Amino acid sequence: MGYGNVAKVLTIAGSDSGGGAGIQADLKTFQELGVYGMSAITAVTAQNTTGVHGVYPLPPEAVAQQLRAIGDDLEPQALKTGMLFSSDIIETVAAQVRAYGWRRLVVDPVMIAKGGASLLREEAVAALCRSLLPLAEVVTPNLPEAETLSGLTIRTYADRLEAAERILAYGVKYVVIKGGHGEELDTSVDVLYGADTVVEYAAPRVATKQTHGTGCTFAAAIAAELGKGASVRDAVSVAKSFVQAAIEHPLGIGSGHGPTNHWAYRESVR
Ligand SMILES: Nc1ncnc2c1ncn2[C@@H]1O[C@H](COP(=O)(O)OP(=O)(O)O)[C@@H](O)[C@H]1O
Ligand SMILES: Cc1ncc(COP(=O)(O)OP(=O)(O)O)c(N)n1
Repeated sequence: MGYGNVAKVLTIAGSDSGGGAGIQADLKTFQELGVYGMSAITAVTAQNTTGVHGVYPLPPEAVAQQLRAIGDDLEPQALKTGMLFSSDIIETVAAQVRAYGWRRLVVDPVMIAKGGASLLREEAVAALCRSLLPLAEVVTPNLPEAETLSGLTIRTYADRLEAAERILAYGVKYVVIKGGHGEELDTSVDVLYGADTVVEYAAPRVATKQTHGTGCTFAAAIAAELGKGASVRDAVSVAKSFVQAAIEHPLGIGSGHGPTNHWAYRESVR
């Protein structure tokens, strides 16, 4: 069997030396969901399950050159962004996405790692909203990120809807507000909003601290499914099942917030 028609999917994100989040989580997810993974690295982090110990952004030109190398030879059917760090890197990425006409972009608006380290400068939020969200098909904020993007405090379900409407106004087609941070609930509910769409994806909340990289994994799974031609609704459904399996069957490695298990979904659908 040949693989000439395999979907090619690109991640533009930071490197996590510990392997649980960032580029490493994205490429593992792509492989598990049967797409060919490519990467453009925006920053190198020295990171493990105990936290982020160093952040080294790449020069914007290094990001641009990686994207041109991919764009000139390996057209992606879908792509996702993760840690982008600065407005310069965001503007560089947006310019290349426009230049190559890349569609099916998932923006994971990564801001702060679970341990509290900043992965996006405050000055970069405006560039994210102004330059990248209008190019995106889906944006996947967690609750604090949705608050930052919308300028609202989110307490109720109605607040989530209002925040989603404000985020959609930047020009993105769909927003998924993830519920992982709603720790008082016994389900973790992610809600997909579009112009005429509200869809809830609920799963039992797992009592674990091994959730490092859940957001990256979720967004990467959406991008993989979009790359194969899925609708946004179906892509989010697969991503929810993928991340749930990954959280329910942790690897048990590291002494802090351990990584999820990227093999678990494939093993569960066998
Ligand atoms: N303890 C948990 N149990 C079940 N699902 C979870 C848990 N924590 C996060 N998730 C899911 O993982 C994905 C990422 O969520 P979230 O933690 O909100 O994002 P981030 O990692 O960007 O902070 C979402 O699908 C969310 O519902
Ligand atoms: C390099 C890098 N990128 C993104 C993140 C954040 O990942 P996320 O999936 O939101 O997981 P936590 O950091 O919340 O565990 C990261 N840590 N590193």
